[in-house]
Amino acid sequence: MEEVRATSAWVASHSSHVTVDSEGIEKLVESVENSIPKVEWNYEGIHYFDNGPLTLQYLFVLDTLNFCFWPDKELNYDDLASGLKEALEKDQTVFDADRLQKYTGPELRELLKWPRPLPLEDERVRLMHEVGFELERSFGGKASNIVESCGKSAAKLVSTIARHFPGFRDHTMYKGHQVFLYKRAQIFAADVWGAFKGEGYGEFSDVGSITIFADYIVPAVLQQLGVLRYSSNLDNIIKGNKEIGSGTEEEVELRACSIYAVEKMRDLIQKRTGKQVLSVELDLWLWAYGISNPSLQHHRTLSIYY
Ligand SMILES: Nc1nc2c(c(CN[C@H]3C=C[C@H](O)[C@@H]3O)cn2[C@@H]2O[C@H](COP(=O)(O)O)[C@@H](O)[C@H]2O)c(=O)[nH]1
Repeated sequence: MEEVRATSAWVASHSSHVTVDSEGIEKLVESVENSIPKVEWNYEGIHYFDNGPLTLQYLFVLDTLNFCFWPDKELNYDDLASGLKEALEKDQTVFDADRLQKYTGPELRELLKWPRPLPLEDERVRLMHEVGFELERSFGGKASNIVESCGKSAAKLVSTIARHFPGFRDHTMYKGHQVFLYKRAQIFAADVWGAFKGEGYGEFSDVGSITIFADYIVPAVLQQLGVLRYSSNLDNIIKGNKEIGSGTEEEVELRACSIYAVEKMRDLIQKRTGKQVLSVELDLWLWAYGISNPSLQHHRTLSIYY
């Protein structure tokens, strides 16, 4: 994940529309350093868990589809997580690699019990096929084999997923530089770590190498907390709910500056308190805070990455 960290820092230092406010970081860290809110993974109780390999199959399918909920005002991440959970509880073969390769849009909707077409439904179905095909071709059909092949390294897990599954290659060009964000690949590693509580399949010697997951909730939270500042033009676009194109400077800056800012927070917490805090833990706190504030306005980009 060094490339995520390094390229996000590069964006932050060349940024035109988003500023990381060091004073804002200091104030926020000062207010939370002695009691960083601890949020339990699956605090919502919406995820499937059976302590075995089927949980990994579930999490991998979940993070294959873990993007772009906002175009449907009523659809949330929770609907995806709990819909897939219920489907798996009813039929343990729903995420078998051969079945993943055959789903149609209407079948996916039926699986999730969603009454209308999903946002970016064709892409969701295409990605399920891609995942089913590559799982079968290289991993005996099982997501657990991906995890087992990574020798307890989260960084290796992320790079293995990015190498094998094109849909997880969350990267872009920014001012002539390639920038890596790897949101869904990293969140899969974090979900495995969280679900298994850092043990068994979830034991990673380098969980600290994971950065936050640059989605559309965390940037909005960081802006609200005074850590990010937007240009007035960008502020108007977000407040006006106007779409921001995928790969535009604005979009890349929102995501990369969020990663960079949380890394800075983490460094400062360590410097001031001597305590090591993980970016995954900061992410879960910030994300849960954002989700509990539905009035928070976030940027709107049609993307398969987040
Ligand atoms: N940074 C970050 N982004 C996250 C998550 C999660 C869920 N993680 C689960 C794992 C354990 C916990 O118990 C969580 O339930 C989803 N998202 C993103 O949010 C957006 C959905 O928003 P809305 O449209 O309002 O549902 C969408 O981009 C989605 O990809 C996270 O943890 N961190």
